[in-house]
Amino acid sequence: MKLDQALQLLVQSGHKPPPGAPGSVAWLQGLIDALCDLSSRDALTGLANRRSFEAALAREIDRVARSGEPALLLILDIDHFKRVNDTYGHVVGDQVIRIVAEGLADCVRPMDLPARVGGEEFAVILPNCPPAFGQTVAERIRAKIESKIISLTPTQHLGVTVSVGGAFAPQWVRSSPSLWCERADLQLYRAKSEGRNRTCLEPTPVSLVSAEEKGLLFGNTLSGDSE
Ligand SMILES: Nc1nc2c(ncn2[C@@H]2O[C@H](COP(=O)(O)OP(=O)(O)OP(=O)(O)O)[C@@H](O)[C@H]2O)c(=O)[nH]1
Repeated sequence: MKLDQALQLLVQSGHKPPPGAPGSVAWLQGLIDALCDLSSRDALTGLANRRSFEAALAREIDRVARSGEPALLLILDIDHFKRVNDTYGHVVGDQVIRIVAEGLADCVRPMDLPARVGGEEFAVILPNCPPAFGQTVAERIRAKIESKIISLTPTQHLGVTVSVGGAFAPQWVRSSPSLWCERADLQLYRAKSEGRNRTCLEPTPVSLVSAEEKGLLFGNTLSGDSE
């Protein structure tokens, strides 16, 4: 990509041009930083996109395995979102996605990473989140989004809800991003099937270790282990 095209891309996406004289080291560094920021964010909501979420998830798993600190992954999905699109159209659907993203970002600490990971699906990585606090934070997010009123016209208002699933990373154990996501997804599925607009977290902070995680921890020697 040519420099002037990169600059145009930044300005079109709402970034300020880099500081310093065009072509200077400071200007080029500013351009690179801004392009990196752009490539890590979801264009509709400004949250982290799937790529940066996956990178952060892998880093967090390493950190938990080294430090033993608890970390929670929440996955959120807007309830009956297809109905919103079908009833009000995609422009309103996009507006709803943006409002849910704002609600989510408002509820988490600066160290947490909220991301848009799919069309109407979001995730949050919460490092150093004590198990006793998990349900509270998930419930706070759910209630915040439920409380939002989206004004379509001065007389027409819309509310949406989310279902939330959550799982803690297994402490002191090397897991994988996909296994962690699967656990949180399973809980999201439970929240949907139990009626939506609710939060379901794995009942205990995971001390159970799956066969696949044992493989990651001990290598292939235990892969045939039936324990
Ligand atoms: N407006 C808009 N719609 C999207 C976007 N991405 C995905 N969708 C729509 O999101 C809807 C998701 O619908 P489903 O997966 O059936 O789920 P749902 O209607 O939310 O139902 P439950 O999840 O079971 O509560 C589909 O209609 C997609 O077209 C987007 O970026 N913008």
